[in-house]
Amino acid sequence: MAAAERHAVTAAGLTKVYGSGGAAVRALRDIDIAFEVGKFSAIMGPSGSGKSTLMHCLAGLDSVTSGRVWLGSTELTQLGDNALTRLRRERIGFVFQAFNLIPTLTARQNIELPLELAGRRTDPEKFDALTGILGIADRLEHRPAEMSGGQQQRVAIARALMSGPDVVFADEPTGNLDSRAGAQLLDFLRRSVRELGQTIVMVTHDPVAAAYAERVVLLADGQLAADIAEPTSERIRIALDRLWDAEL
Ligand SMILES: Nc1ncnc2c1ncn2[C@@H]1O[C@H](COP(=O)(O)OP(=O)(O)OP(=O)(O)O)[C@@H](O)[C@H]1O
Repeated sequence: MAAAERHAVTAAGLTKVYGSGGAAVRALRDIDIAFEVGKFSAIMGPSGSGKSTLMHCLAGLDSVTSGRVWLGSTELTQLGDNALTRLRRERIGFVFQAFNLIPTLTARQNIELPLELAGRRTDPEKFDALTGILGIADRLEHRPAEMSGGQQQRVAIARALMSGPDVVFADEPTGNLDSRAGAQLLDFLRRSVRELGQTIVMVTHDPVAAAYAERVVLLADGQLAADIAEPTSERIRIALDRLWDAEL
């Protein structure tokens, strides 16, 4: 499979095996998948189906056992450690369940850190627009401990989006939030796709969260089990139920 530019992330024959011999776990089995530019996609599946492993392999955070992964037209699986670190820093944004903010830095400093590490300057207009949309403009001089969980997560999102990465990978981004803060955050992710053309790939357990995406892929036992266009929480629940029935 050739990596087309309209795809932000592409994997071909992606296989990941942890351990060896009798203890080997095949976490991903020969996965072919591509995520389109400017689209909000979600990855779902039962616990242990390989969601996090897939995200980590696509983001160059984990090595693959076999197969190939591209970010745009750059093949990740060909890169050495230093080039991979640089690519992650410059072209990928991350939002994790644990917000991973640096406690000694203010919100502003946390948001600016990735750009600073990449030797780039912050675009003040973009900074103001992002922090305004996210409702954290009046929290910028606070440290993480002085903010609510929802505010910390919005700082983490601003940090991930500030550099205009080719793709944002979000792993259970609403996992630590109440339903109202979670809904606000998902709404913002959706707006950043529609209004800024951001590409987002999100791992989630929650059908309601996944329904904010424009596409949901389901994993089961390390393989693609379903691909849902225009997902609703109802459609996702039905597909998940089918998966459970097939596994029983
Ligand atoms: N570092 C590791 N060493 C050995 N096995 C691992 C490792 N990481 C994951 N696995 C195994 O690989 C499989 C897929 O795990 P993964 O964490 O990707 O699933 P998941 O769908 O994200 O699960 P969850 O929803 O519970 O987070 C599981 O069987 C898991 O036990």
